Amino acid sequence: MKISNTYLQLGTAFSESINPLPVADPHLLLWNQSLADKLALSQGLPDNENALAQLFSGNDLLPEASPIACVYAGHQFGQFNPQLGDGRAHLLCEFVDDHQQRWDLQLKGSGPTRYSRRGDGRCALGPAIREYLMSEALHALGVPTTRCLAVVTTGETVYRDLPKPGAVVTRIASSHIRVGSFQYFAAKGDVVSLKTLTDYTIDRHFPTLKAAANPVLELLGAVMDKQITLIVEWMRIGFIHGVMNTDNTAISGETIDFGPCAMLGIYHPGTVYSSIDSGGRYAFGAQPSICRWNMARLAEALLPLIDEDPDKALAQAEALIADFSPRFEQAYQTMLGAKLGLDEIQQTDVALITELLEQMQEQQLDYTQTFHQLTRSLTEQQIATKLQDTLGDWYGQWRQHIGNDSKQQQAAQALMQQSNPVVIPRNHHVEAVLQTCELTNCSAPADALLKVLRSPYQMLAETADYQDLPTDNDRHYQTFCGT
Ligand SMILES: Nc1ncnc2c1ncn2[C@@H]1O[C@H](COP(=O)(O)OP(=O)(O)OP(=O)(O)O)[C@@H](O)[C@H]1O
Ligand SMILES: [Mg+2]
Repeated sequence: MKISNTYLQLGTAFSESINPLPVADPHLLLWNQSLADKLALSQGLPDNENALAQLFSGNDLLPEASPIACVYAGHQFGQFNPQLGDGRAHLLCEFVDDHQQRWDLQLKGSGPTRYSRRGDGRCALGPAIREYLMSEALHALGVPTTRCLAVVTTGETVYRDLPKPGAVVTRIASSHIRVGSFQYFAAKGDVVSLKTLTDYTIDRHFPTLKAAANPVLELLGAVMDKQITLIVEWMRIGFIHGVMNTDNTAISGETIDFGPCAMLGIYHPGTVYSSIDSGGRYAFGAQPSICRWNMARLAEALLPLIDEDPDKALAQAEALIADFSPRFEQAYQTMLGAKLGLDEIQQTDVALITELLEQMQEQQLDYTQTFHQLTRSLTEQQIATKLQDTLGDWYGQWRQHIGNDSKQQQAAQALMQQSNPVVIPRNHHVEAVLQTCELTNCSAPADALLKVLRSPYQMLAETADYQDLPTDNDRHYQTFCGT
C-alpha cells in the first residue's frame, strides 16, 4: 500500500494536524473485504480482526499516516457558515491503488478537532451502519459514491437524544474536497490558498484540464457535469440525499454524507423524510435545482480565478451555470427513457414519460415497483394485463413506442433491466436492520441485507424478503441528521 499525505502538504491553512482520540474497547463489526481487495489494501493491513479494530478506530496508526482534520465552509439550508470542517473526522492518509488512482482513507467519529464546535467528535452506531449499508447499496446500483471499509464499535456511549453505542466508520473517497472547501478560502478573500486548492483539485481529479485555455472555468464545467450525472443517478433509483448543503457536495461527484438520507417509495416529487427539512428544500424533486444552486455557489467562489476582470469572470461563470438546466434536462430525460426501454428520446417520448410520472403521483404508485413491473410486463402477460388496468391507455401507448417486433422488445427489456432495480434499500428494512444490530451488537442482519443489495438488478432467493412496501407507505417515516 503506497501511502502519502498530499493534502497535509498543502499547508496549515487547509487542515489541522491531529490524531484520533483513542476509544475504550474497539471491535470490528463490519469489514468490506471486497473493497479492500479491489483497492489492493489487504497487503498493507494486518489480517486479524483485533488489529484491524485497533487501526480503524484510530487507536493504532499506520506508520506513514499523518492524520489531519480538513477545514471547509458551507451553505447549510441556504445559510452561509464560514467555518465548518471535520469536526469528528480524521483524514488518516491517502493511498494509491494498482491503477494509480489516489484515495482518501478517513475515520468518522474518531474524536474532536479544532472544528468540532459544540459536538463531541463522535458517531453513534446506527448512523455508522446506515452509511455503510446505503453507500454499498448505491455502489452496487451503479451510483458514484464514497464507500465504507469498516465500522468499528467503540465500547463507549455517545449521548444524543438517548444514550447510544458509539462507532467509528472508515470512509474511502476519491477525495474529501467539497464545494465548501473552495467557499472557505473565497469567503476569507485568501486567493492564494484558493488557487492552491484549485490547482491541487485539477491535478488530482481533472489532470487533462491543465492544458485548457481557462482551466478554472473548465474545472467548473467538469464538476457541474459530474454533479449532473450524480443527481440523475439519484433520481433514477429514488435516492433522497436529505442534506445537500454545499459542504456535503463533493467535487469528485461522489455521494457523500448519508446522515438523513432515505429512499423514495410512493412517487411524489415533494417527498421529504428529514426531520430538519421542514421547508422541503431538499425534497426528492428539488434535488436538480438545489444542485444547480450549489454549482452557482462554486462558481462564485472560483470567480477571482476565472478572470482578473470581475465582469468578464462573472459573465463566463453565468453562461456556464445557465447551461446547467439544458444539460441536466437532456441527461434526465435520457435516463427516464432508459427506465422505459427507449434508447433515443423523441419529443413524444418526453410527453409519455411526464404522463407516467403524473399518473404515479396521482395513483400513489411505488416508484421502484412500477418500473420493475413495467420491465417484467414485456414478457409476462399477467403483469401486462394488470398494468393495463392500472395505467389505462398509457400502457398501450408505451407498448407502441417500444414497437411490436420481438427484437425491439428484447432490446427494450434489456435496457430496462439495467435501469430499474428489483430491490432498493427500503427505509423500513434499513431501520429494522439498524435497530437489531444496535441491540445485539451483531452484524448478521446487516450482512443479510447487504447480500441482496449487492445484486440489485437480480432476483436472488432472498430478494423477495426485502421488496415489500412498508405498511404505512412511509407516511410516518422520519430521518434525523443523526450524528
Ligand atoms: N458529533 C459531532 N462532533 C463534532 N462535530 C460534528 C459532529 N457531528 C457533526 N459535526 C460537524 O458538523 C458539520 C455538519 O455535519 P454533517 O452532519 O453535515 O457532516 P458529517 O456527517 O459529520 O460529515 P461528512 O459530511 O464528512 O459525512 C461538520 O462540520 C461536522 O464535522
Ligand atoms: Mg457533512
